[in-house]
Amino acid sequence: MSLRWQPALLDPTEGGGWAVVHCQQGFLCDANGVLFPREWLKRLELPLLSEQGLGYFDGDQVFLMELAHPVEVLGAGWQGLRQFMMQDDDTDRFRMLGFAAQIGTWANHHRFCGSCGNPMRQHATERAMQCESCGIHHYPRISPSMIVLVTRGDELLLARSPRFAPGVYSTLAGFVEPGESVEQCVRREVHEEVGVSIAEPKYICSQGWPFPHSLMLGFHAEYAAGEIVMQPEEIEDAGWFSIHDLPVLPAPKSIARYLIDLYLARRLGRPEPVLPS
Ligand SMILES: NC(=O)C1=CN([C@@H]2O[C@H](COP(=O)(O)OP(=O)(O)OC[C@H]3O[C@@H](n4cnc5c(N)ncnc54)[C@H](O)[C@@H]3O)[C@@H](O)[C@H]2O)C=CC1
Ligand SMILES: [Mg+2]
Ligand SMILES: [Zn+2]
Repeated sequence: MSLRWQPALLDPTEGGGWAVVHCQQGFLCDANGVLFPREWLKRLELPLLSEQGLGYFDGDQVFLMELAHPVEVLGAGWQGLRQFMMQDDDTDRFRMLGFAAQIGTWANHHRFCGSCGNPMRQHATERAMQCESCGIHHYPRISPSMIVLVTRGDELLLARSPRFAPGVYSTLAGFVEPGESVEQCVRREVHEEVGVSIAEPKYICSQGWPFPHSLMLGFHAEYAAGEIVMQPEEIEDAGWFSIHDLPVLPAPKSIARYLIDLYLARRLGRPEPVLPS
């Protein structure tokens, strides 16, 4: 595994280094990319909400400037995280930006204590926000989510959410609820979204997914019983697709696509794909 990007806790009160600039709309970028000299950025008087030390890219210190709203910077523009994922062959840069987006959103959402309402500040030795008054800690939010490919021999159960790009069908996904195991979540979500029951789900692998803060836990599961009944709102269309006649599939770097490609490879005796890390 490449080590170009290494997360680390850096002290944002120290000067120097590079910075990425993030707000809800994405990252600031120009012809040189997303890393800007930090001291130069400081002279722009940006609407700063939070400054965080992120880690090292190619051995250089990288900080994050989280802004309240996008601003115009001469020669630069704003680009969303998904676009970086689509266009980046540089997976290290995408990993850095995914991390930065999650830290920036978390820092933005934890400026004040949810318990007593007083300001929060960065903890000196941990990646945490701490309340100045009651001392409560908040760590970056990660939401465990399951994703599962349900199969029946040469058929795949794929579905469309109204949020998907036109024509795309994918595996089923959903957030783990408090108190349930991931396996229970797989059974519950499959039943809620398409109404079928499955045999014991088999864990395959995981993927950090910064849209907005999911940890995807990927499974394969064989169909057991039931007819497809779609969940209104969540599922726009669902069906069984032959492995020889598939619809438009999700983006190649997603675990959804990996779970499909892996099943096809095993079924058709082809070399197994590799999930980008
Ligand atoms: N990497 C990949 O290949 C894929 C990743 N995903 C991700 O999986 C996650 C879950 O998939 P969905 O089908 O959207 O989830 P879902 O089936 O649980 O339903 C989404 C709904 O859950 C609610 N929700 C939002 N955030 C939540 C949270 N943190 N905890 C509990 N409920 C929440 C909202 O009402 C939202 O509309 C999403 O983050 C999505 O981006 C989904 C498909 C492919
Ligand atoms: Mg879902
Ligand atoms: Zn407090």
